[in-house]
Amino acid sequence: MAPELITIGADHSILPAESLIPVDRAYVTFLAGNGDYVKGVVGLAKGLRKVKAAYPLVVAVLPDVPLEHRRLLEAQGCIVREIEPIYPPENNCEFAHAYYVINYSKLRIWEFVEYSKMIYLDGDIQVYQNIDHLFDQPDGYFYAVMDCFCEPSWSKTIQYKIGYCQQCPEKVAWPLEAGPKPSLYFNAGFFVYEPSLETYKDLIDTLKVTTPTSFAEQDFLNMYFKDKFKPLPIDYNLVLAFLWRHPEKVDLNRVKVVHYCAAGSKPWRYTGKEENMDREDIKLLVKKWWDIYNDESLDLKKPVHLVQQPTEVLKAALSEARPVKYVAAPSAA
Ligand SMILES: O=c1ccn([C@@H]2O[C@H](COP(=O)(O)OP(=O)(O)O[C@H]3O[C@H](CO)[C@H](O)[C@H](O)[C@H]3O)[C@@H](O)[C@H]2O)c(=O)[nH]1
Ligand SMILES: O[C@H]1[C@H](O)[C@@H](O)[C@H](O)[C@@H](O)[C@H]1O
Repeated sequence: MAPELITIGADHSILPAESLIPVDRAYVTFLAGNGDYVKGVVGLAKGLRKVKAAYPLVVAVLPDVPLEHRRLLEAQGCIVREIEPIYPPENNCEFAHAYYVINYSKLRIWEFVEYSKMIYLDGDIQVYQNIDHLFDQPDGYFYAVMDCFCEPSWSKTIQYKIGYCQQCPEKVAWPLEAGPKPSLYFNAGFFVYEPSLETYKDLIDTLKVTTPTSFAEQDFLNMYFKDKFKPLPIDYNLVLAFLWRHPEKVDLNRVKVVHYCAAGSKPWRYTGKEENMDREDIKLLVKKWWDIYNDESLDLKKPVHLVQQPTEVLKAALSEARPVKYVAAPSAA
């Protein structure tokens, strides 16, 4: 039998017992095209490393992601997995942004069944505090953060037109004449889920008979998981519009995950000229993102792999470790 590969730290020390981590958990993001979103994913990989995330970052890439971008991500420790695109049924839907159509391909991540639980993050997200504990939430639910309907990207919805937002339902009550109050709605840039081929198949079967709507797979996932959705606090996916739409809800010191999704807020494209972008809090968050992206000490340092039998000391340490599905591994990404 081939000897086990034992991973030790870059400084040649054996990793402590608590670094024995489940191999069936991972973070996952999505990358399409040959544009600059790859910077977002590199930043995310480094951010996860900075907060000492225990699990790797898988990047689900569409076939149009160039080889050099894939190499760049692998050099940062990402696990690059090519996926085939998924398209919604033909129809004339006007998406909030035309490119949202590619986001249906995200559904492929339910096929990653070598993992029992994953945390999905958009490439324009940064993680500022460790969130590994979310993997320990009870199974069987879909964890995400409630969205806000106050931005112009929602302008075609009844919510926006009447000024109703689920983040402040006390301001404008849902009008009885508008029918039943809509279910809670999450932003699909961040969620905790369990890959499953059965769920994947059902998602695809359901997609085939579902008319696309303006927020593409986000609307679809909201419909599909409405009964399993468990809202997380906004600190786990600070959609930037919260800063000016619901400032009373934001405490930047507590925020663990920032989602640079507002128009003009992507750090690698930031000019400060777009609406709501010339704010001190946004500038600070953009700077925080760049500080991580530019920090060379966060680049992956390759761990050394020993191809030999474990020493007696190591055997003793391993025998105390949790037995199944656990291996020593470097930290995130
Ligand atoms: O050219 C692109 C465009 C998008 N993406 C990936 O797709 C994600 C979503 O795109 P945006 O970040 O531009 O979109 P928003 O944040 O405005 O999108 C929100 O609405 C979308 C509706 O499709 C998705 O649900 C998305 O997860 C949710 O945060 C990106 O983060 C990135 O991971 C790419 O890789 N390349
Ligand atoms: O601009 C963003 C984006 O369009 C997201 O898809 C939406 O969920 C957010 O609410 C919005 O602020």
